Order: sequence, then structure tokens, then C-alpha cells
Amino acid sequence: MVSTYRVAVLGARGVGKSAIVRQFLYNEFSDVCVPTTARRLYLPAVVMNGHVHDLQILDFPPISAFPVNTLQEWADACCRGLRSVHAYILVYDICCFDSFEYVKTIRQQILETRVIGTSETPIIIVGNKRDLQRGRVIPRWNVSHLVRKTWKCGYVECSAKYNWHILLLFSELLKSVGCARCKHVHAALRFQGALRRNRCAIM
Ligand SMILES: Nc1nc2c(ncn2[C@@H]2O[C@H](COP(=O)(O)OP(=O)(O)OP(=O)(O)O)[C@@H](O)[C@H]2O)c(=O)[nH]1
Repeated sequence: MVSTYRVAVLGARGVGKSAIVRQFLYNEFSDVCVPTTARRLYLPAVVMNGHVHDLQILDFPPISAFPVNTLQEWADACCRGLRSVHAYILVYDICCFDSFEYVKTIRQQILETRVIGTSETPIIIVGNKRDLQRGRVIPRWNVSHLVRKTWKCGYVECSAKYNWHILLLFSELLKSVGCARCKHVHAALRFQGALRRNRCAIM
């Protein structure tokens, strides 16, 4: 059985949202900064532990606020489909304090405005640009503790530039959106292995 998961990638300007998605899908990275101006939809199919999942990855430009209702969601082209996804990936740049504040605000707005009955929609917080670790502005432990213990969200640090923990991020994502078959402890490693041996198709 093929399951379809819709995922929104949100974050402040230039934190590496598109770079993460492109590294995951195409194994490519560019140092050139091309600002995202419109919502982009990617439709990969991934195989994890022998099961096919259709992903709909929505890469959003920075939004000023999470839409408070369906009317607002559909009135603003940039926000379309935002309230009905199965999971949120909120990205910040570990070297930019404001980008973490942005994630805080958006997470709060998601909680306050989300559709009734979707209270379990997982949120994964992602600290990108881990390769620039020396410029980190908030200690990793503080963020991780806040996110995991207080917010009860997943937390992954990655580097889109060096493809570090990108697979882990999407593996965590699939697990958190309820893929019961992917709950093995070493799911991330299996996923990576599947990719290496060309047993994972990304289209
Ligand atoms: N050093 C480093 N640079 C990165 C990393 N990820 C992205 N970048 C750079 O950060 C800049 C912005 O990356 P994008 O992927 O365009 O960021 P974005 O969040 O999609 O940007 P907008 O959609 O325009 O807000 C680019 O110059 C990337 O090369 C990373 O992991 N490490």
C-alpha cells in the first residue's frame, strides 16, 4: 500500500529550506542564493524499509504569519495548502538568532490556529548550516532541550551543504507521520543503506 504524506517546509529567509530539499532529492547544493518567491511543490516517491511513500514536499517562501483560517490560507497564493499538511519542517540557521525566533513564532501560530482534529500534526525543528558550527548563536543543548522536552517536537541538526543528516531528517519525518513499519531503531541507517544500494527510488 502506498501512503501519501504532505509536508510543508517553513523558515525565515535564507536558512536553507530549498537547499535541504534539493540535497535530499537531487544530491546537489549551490552556494548561490536564489530567493524563493513562490511556493514550490516536489513530488518524490521514496522507499523506506521496503515500503513506498509518496511525498508532497511544499517549499514555502518566508510567510509573514501562519494563516488563521481557510479563507486566509486560500486568499494568499503563498500559503495555499499550508493548514492541511501532515507534517511541518521548521528550519532555522544555527548562526542566526532571528531565524530561531521566526521558528518559535510560526510554531506558536500553528498551534493556535491549526484545524480542529489535527492536533497531532508533527512538527520537526531543523537547525541547518551545521558546518558553520563556530558561528552558532544558541547552545545546541538549550535548543534541543526546549524543542524536545518542552515543545515535544523532533529536533535535527543538519548541513544541506555537506549532506549531513539530511536523510536522517526525512527518515525522522516519515517515522513521525505515523509510518508504523518505519519504527525500527536503525531506520535512518536502513534508509541510507537502501539509497546506496539503489533500492530507494526518488522521483
Ligand atoms: N554553509 C552552508 N550554507 C548553506 C547551507 N544550506 C544553505 N546554505 C546557503 O544559504 C543560502 C540560502 O539557501 P536557500 O536554500 O536558498 O535558503 P531558503 O531558506 O530556501 O531561502 P528562501 O526560500 O529565499 O527564504 C544559499 O546561499 C545556500 O548556499 C548549509 O548547510 N551550509
